[in-house]
Amino acid sequence: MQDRTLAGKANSAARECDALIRLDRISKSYGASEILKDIALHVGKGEFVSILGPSGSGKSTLFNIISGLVPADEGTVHVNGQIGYMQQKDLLLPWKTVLDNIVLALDLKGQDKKASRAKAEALIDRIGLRGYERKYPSELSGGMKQRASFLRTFLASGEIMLLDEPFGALDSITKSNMQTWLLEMQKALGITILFITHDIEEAILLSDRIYVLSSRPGVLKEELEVGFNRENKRERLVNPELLIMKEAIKGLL
Ligand SMILES: Nc1ncnc2c1ncn2[C@@H]1O[C@H](COP(=O)(O)OP(=O)(O)OP(=O)(O)O)[C@@H](O)[C@H]1O
Repeated sequence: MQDRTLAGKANSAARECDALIRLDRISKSYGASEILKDIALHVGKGEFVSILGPSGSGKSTLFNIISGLVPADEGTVHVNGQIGYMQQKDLLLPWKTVLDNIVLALDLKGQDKKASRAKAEALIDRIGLRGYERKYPSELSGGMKQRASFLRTFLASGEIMLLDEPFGALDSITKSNMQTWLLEMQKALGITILFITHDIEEAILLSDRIYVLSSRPGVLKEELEVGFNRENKRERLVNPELLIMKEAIKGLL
């Protein structure tokens, strides 16, 4: 565990040079409550990086800081590219069709409506929503809503996606299918993902690297390089070294 962590740090330091997101010494308090303290992290182009921490450890606050919604009290945020932020709730408007929801951000930016719809249509098959374009969010399953929300975020942003517990509300079978789907999407669309979860197994299954955040205040306790075949979830699930990593992370939280 220790060896892999150190090796991981060496590799990740090499990648830090071409990071798309880099945070340095970020701290944030709300009143007397210290929420985040001295957070430093980076995400390289094409990486899948997870922030794993218990409820209330400041994960969403960190995303709000990265996306510029909330200012940090101290520290610096460097983002090299366009960020899309998909929050925990799907935030689809119930009175708009799936397609209109997907292109909403582009419409709000004043982009050509026909071109925006053509862009969305071109990716509808890939996200598995063909046949549902004219339906309303209430007619979709939880997983479908998340896929529509994902495409909306992707079209509005492009290369860097912040995903805040996107599968937290899904049942375990749908969640597992969505995890496989997300890895396929990342590969197909060539995106960089920073992902929030409090599910240790999910972080191990999906990530190239994991930052473990403790609470009160949120400080980074460990950076772990997962370093196993990420394409093969089944292999990851039974890999004894990953089971050891899972236990070690439990000890950190
Ligand atoms: N605008 C705010 N004003 C005051 N306190 C806030 C504000 N936003 C967040 N907090 C507090 O900061 C702490 C961290 O919240 P945050 O939502 O970032 O945690 P989290 O790790 O994402 O939690 P969860 O996993 O439950 O979503 C919580 O105690 C929360 O009450």
